[in-house]
Amino acid sequence: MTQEKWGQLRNKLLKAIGKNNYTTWIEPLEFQELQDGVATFSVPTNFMGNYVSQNFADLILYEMNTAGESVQRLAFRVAANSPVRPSGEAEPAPSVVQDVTQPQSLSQRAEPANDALESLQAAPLDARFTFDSFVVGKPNELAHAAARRVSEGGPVTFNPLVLYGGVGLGKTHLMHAIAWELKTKRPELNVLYLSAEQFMYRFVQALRERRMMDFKHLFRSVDVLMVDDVQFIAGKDSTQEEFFHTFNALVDQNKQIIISADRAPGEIKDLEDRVKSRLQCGLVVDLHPTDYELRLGILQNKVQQYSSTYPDLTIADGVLEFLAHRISTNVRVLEGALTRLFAFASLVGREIDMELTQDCLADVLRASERKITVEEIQRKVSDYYNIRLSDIIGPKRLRSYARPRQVAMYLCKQLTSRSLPEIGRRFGGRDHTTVMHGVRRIEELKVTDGQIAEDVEMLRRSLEA
Ligand SMILES: Nc1ncnc2c1ncn2[C@@H]1O[C@H](COP(=O)(O)OP(=O)(O)OP(=O)(O)O)[C@@H](O)[C@H]1O
Repeated sequence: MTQEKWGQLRNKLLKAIGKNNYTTWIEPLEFQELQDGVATFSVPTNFMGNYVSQNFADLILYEMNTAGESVQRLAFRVAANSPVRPSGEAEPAPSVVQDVTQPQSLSQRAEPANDALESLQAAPLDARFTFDSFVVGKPNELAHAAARRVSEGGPVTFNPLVLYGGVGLGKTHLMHAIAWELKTKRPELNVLYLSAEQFMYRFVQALRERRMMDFKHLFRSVDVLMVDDVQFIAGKDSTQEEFFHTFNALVDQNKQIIISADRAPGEIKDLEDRVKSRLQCGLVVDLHPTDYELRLGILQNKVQQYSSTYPDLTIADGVLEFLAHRISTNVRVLEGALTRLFAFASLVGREIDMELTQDCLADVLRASERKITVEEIQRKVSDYYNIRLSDIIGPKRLRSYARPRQVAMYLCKQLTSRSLPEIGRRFGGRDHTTVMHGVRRIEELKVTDGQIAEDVEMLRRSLEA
């Protein structure tokens, strides 16, 4: 990175954090070098390095990476070259806490409070997880609206905000988005984002190093505390207890708390009742599983982001719809599939069409095949034709039952891996030849009878949705 580029970045930082903060904290930084993903700055004092590291590192990293520089972390050196622990690096594995690049001798250590402050540096925020890149749809609109509200940093109206939902539905994304927004709009607030696992790890570390006072003081001095994946502390008694006290202390001070979990607080096994009830005191919103429209929106959004990296690649009509239809597990899998498609297509220099998609994603598509059951088909078909389930399975030969029964048999053959005898058994113990006859009849009718073709298609779609 050149000095000139740093100059441009500084202007962006000025806009983001306001003149006062800028003059006090950013202007005195002198950019020295960018090497192996570490951007080094010289700072007048240790304290200043610590402060910038604690409060602005994420923003600086974000701006640098957005400007095309590949920077993983920042390092600050005072003029005499005594290092300050850099920040922004990926959270170390639970067994490692010290900065791995700049070990400090005892004599170089900052005074205890500052030292503890550094070790409280939370996980870096993911620059991609902003509100701009979050696609809103029916399943997540409430969670999104609540997150937006909290991100304004106004008076605390619901405390805590609990976001819960299954794997890969955007909880972490929304939490980071809140943190980014707060950092930009309310840079004076001390926002701390960390996973429940990190909370536990820091707690254990404080116990080990006999620095519980520091720990308590620091956790109680944040303005906004965000704890991701809180279910992790279930069953860990002393961590839960400390979490409970931290929680109470912050709520008493009217400080905002934001929590995520993989299920509703009341359903987290081995989470103490008093913690559960605290979590339930605020606003609890869930992220529902994605629907087709949301998945398609997310894919379209991603394609747009990719278009600058892969300007020559094109996607044939229907591919995104196909993916949104077929990969309904979670957004992470959906994104991974698209990333793989783009990488593969750019390697072979071809358009992303259906054939390439099927080839490249055969395993993902197989794995995400939803298992449709015979019972489900029977239920859907009886609802569709407005007859009773027992009429589909039972012995009556009336045409008004026999035709839906054949449709159901046909769908069972198409959409499940059941054999003809197995299907027959589930249709009131019928013979496999009866099933075969039914399947063939519907195959013929699909060609000659538009109504039947439409019925089958509608049913297939609703079963696969
Ligand atoms: N509505 C959305 N718009 C755009 N991207 C999304 C959306 N929902 C999820 N994603 C993306 O899906 C991926 C997984 O999301 P995230 O990590 O937030 O999930 P999570 O709910 O925290 O899951 P986990 O329980 O596994 O931690 C991320 O890359 C995220 O950006």
